This record gives sequence, structure tokens and C-alpha cells, in this order.
Amino acid sequence: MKHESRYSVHPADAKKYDTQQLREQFLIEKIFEDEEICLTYSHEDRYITGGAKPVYNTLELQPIDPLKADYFLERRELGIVNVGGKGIVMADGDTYTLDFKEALYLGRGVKNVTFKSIDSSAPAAFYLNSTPAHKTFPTKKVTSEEAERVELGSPETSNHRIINKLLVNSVVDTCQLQMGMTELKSGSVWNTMPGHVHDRRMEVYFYFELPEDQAICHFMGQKEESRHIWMHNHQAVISPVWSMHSGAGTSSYTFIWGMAGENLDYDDMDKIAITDLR
Ligand SMILES: O=C(O)C(=O)C[C@H](O)C(=O)CO
Ligand SMILES: [Zn+2]
Repeated sequence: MKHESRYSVHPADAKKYDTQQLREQFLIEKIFEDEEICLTYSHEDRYITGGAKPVYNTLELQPIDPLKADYFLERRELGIVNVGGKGIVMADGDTYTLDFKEALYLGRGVKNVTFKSIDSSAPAAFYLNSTPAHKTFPTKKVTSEEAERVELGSPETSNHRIINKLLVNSVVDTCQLQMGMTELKSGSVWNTMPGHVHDRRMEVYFYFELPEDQAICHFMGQKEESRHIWMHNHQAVISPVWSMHSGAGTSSYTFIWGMAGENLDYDDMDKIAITDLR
């Protein structure tokens, strides 16, 4: 297992960052590596973002050193979304088969978690988000059909998209983790526009289904001090509570959002008028 840590950043510091500093603090360039579990521990709400990509081997989720725990989920909950070929997650002896875009919630206290692919020529790619948890909630698999779906935007404003709420409180009980997947309609390129912030929750975006020769310009920062980070397929970006989080792609794409913090109210957002952006 590989891991790295990121500290929290004050917006007054972030506004002075150059491109390289912005990328070092907020961008997670490598989520997936063959036969590895790669994790990034952010001190923004102690959110862990990462990926497990088993090809031939079975990978075991182990407690990384910053947790000082006997096992990974001793004080945490975990959300998993498979963005690769069909794969299997084993949780304390129970088997969960996850197809492309299917999600699994594992609650606090699950001791043994392993990941494997069913077909090494189309390996699974398990995207992982984890947050501290005060209570145990049952494990639950969530398919796209079980997600709460919301249609937003329009072709005229290039932001026509479907929000699939996967691990949210209307679908599964969690302590603080919320995850979902937003799919852009063909021809639309803007996500989360008009934008928003939520002072009560931080958020991480993970982009996928983006052609390898295309890119996303992800916008962050306070609304009067916006900055951009160019991103590629299978990369993630950390959004502190003070930061807008919105992107425009050079093609359509899909992304997974994950959040944690003070509440589980998806709609608790302070909306930003497009004309107020600077
Ligand atoms: O396209 C969108 O709009 C989103 O997907 C918004 C995210 O769900 C979000 O930022 C939730 O806070
Ligand atoms: Zn948000």
C-alpha cells in the first residue's frame, strides 16, 4: 500500500500559489496503479481518497501509519465505486461483486477488506473514499438503479447532466460520508455550473470516462479569486470548504464526488451567481 498526506490550506495562502503549488496541494495525480492500493490522507476533514487496482493479485486494505489503528476501518467508514471491469470486494468473509459504476458502503468495524478482479484483461478499479466514523452502519451495495437521480442543466448552457446520488442519506445510512456520480450528456462539458460552496463540508472530485487525449479545466478558489487546475482521466482534486469546485472538459466525461463534514444535507450549498465569478 502507498500513501501520502496533505495538510489543510488557508484561502489567503492559496491565492498566492503558482501552478505547481496549486497542483501539489490539491491535485491527486495518481489514483490507480496496477496491483496497488494508493491513498491520500487529507487533513481537510481527515478525508482519505484513493484507489485499489488488483489485476492478478488480491489486494488487502491495511491500516496506513497515520491512522495508528489495528485495522483500516477501526474508526472509519468507506465508500467504494468500481470504475473498471467487474470485481469482488470481500468484507469479513462476505462477497460483494461490483460491476462498472456500482457502489459499496462499508461501515466502521469491518476488519478484513480485500479487492480482486474477475478478469485480469479487464481489471476492476475500485475508487475509494473514507472518513472518520463514530458509529457502525450496515454494509450496503448500491447500483445505478438504486441511486437517487436528478437531471440538471441544459444543452443550451452546455451543462446537461445526471446526478446519481449513490451513498447519500436517502439511500444508505452513513456517519458523514456522501458519494455520488455525475454523468455529462454528450455535447455538454460543464459540471457544477452555476457553482457553489458549502462551508459545512469539504469535497473531492474524481474524473473518469475522459478520453486519454482530452482534459478538464477544474476551477477552484473563492468566487472572487478563482484558479484552475488542468486534469486528466483518473485524477482527483481536493476542495476545501472555501473553494468552489466546477469543471469544463474538452469533451464530455463522468465524475465521482465525495463529501464529509458537518451535515448530510446534499442541498446545503451557497450558490454562486455566474456573474459574480472573478
Ligand atoms: O454537476 C454537479 O452539479 C455536481 O455533481 C455537484 C456535486 O454533486 C457537488 O458538488 C455536491 O456538493
Ligand atoms: Zn459541492
